[in-house]
Amino acid sequence: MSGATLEAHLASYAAHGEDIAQDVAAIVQRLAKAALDVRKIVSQGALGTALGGVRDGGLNADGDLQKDLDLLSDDLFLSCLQGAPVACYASEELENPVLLDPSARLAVAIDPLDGSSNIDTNISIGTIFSVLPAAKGPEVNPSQSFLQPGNRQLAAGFFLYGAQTALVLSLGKGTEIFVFSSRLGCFVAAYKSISIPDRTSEFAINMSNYRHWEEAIRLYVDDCLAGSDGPREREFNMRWIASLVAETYRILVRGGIFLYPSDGRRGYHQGRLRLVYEANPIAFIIENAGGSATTCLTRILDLVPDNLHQRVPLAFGSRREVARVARYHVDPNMIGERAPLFGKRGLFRA
Ligand SMILES: O=P(O)(O)OC[C@H]1O[C@](O)(COP(=O)(O)O)[C@@H](O)[C@@H]1O
Ligand SMILES: [Mg+2]
Ligand SMILES: [Mg+2]
Repeated sequence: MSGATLEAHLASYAAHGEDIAQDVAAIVQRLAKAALDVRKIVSQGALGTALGGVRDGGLNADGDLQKDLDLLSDDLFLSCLQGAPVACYASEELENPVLLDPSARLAVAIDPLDGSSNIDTNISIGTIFSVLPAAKGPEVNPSQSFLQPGNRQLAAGFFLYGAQTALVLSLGKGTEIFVFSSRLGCFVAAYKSISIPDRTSEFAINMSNYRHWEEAIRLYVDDCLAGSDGPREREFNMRWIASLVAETYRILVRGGIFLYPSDGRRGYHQGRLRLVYEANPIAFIIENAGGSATTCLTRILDLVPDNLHQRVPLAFGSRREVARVARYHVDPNMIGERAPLFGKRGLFRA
C-alpha cells in the first residue's frame, strides 16, 4: 500500500467499514492535524519560547514530572477533538476523563507526549492514542469507557516526532506506517506492509534496573548476554532509547523485543507503563503487525483495567521471543536448558 496518502487510506476504510468507521476516520484525521502543530513546537526545542519544553511543571496523576510540552500537547489534542464524534477524552496528564459529546459513540485515550524525559536531549518522542467504543447507558460515567479490555479498541496509533515525522496506525486489520511528506504536505504510506519477524536477536530493556528485576527476567537477559557461548547459541544486540514510541517504531521496522517488566523499586511493582494509553494501543499495533504483547506472562489486550492510570509490566515484539520470556516464568526446564556456566548464578552474579 506504499504511496497512498493517509486521507485516501481513511476514506477507503470509512467507505468499506461499518458506519462507525466514518467517526474513527474523522478522529484520526483531526489527531493528525494536531500532531503537526505539536511537531512544530517540538522541533523548536529550547528555542520554543516559554513553551519550549525546557521548564518543568508539576506532577501528573501518576506522580511523573510534567513538562510544559506534556501539558501543551494535551491541550492541543483535547481542543482538536472539540466538535468531533468523541464522547469522552482521557489523558496521561488529566486525573479524570473529560466529557465531550455525550451522544457520540467513541472514546479517545491519549499519552500526549511519550518519552517526554527525552525532550531536552533532542531524542524522538511521540503521541500515543487509543480509540474505543464509548460506554453507554443511563448511569454511565466517562471513566467506564476506558475500563474496557484493549481487545475492544477500534483503532490505535502513535505519532513519532523524530528525524522523520511518522504516524503508525492500526484500524484493526494490519498496521501501516505513514511518513509526513513536506513536499506533499500530508502523511504518505511508507511501507508495503508491516510484519514483525517471528525471530529476533535484538532486545530493549533498561539494564540499570537489573538488580531490581525478578529472577525470570534476569535469567532471560543473562541468556541473551551470553550470546553464542550461552544457551541461545547466537549473538544478541541491545538498544534502549527510553522512548516507547521510538522503540516500537524500530521493532515494527526490523523486529526485536521490548521489555519494561515489574521490578522491586517503590512504585514499579507493576512496571512503569500505563495500560490504557500506552500498553493497550501499542499491543493493538503490534498484534496487528503479527507480533505479540504480554505482561511478560499473559496477553495485554485481555486485561480489564481497574483504573485509568493503572500501570502494567510490558513485553512486546517478535512472537517467539515474547513467548520465550513467558516460559522463563513458568517452565522449570528453561533453567535446565542452560549450559552449567549459565545455571542459576547468571553471568552478572557469578
Ligand atoms: O526512564 P525509564 O525508566 O527507562 O523509562 C522509559 C520509559 O518511560 C516512558 O518515557 C514513559 O512515558 P512518558 O514519557 O509518557 O511518561 C516511555 O516512553 C519509556 O519507554
Ligand atoms: Mg508515555
Ligand atoms: Mg507522556
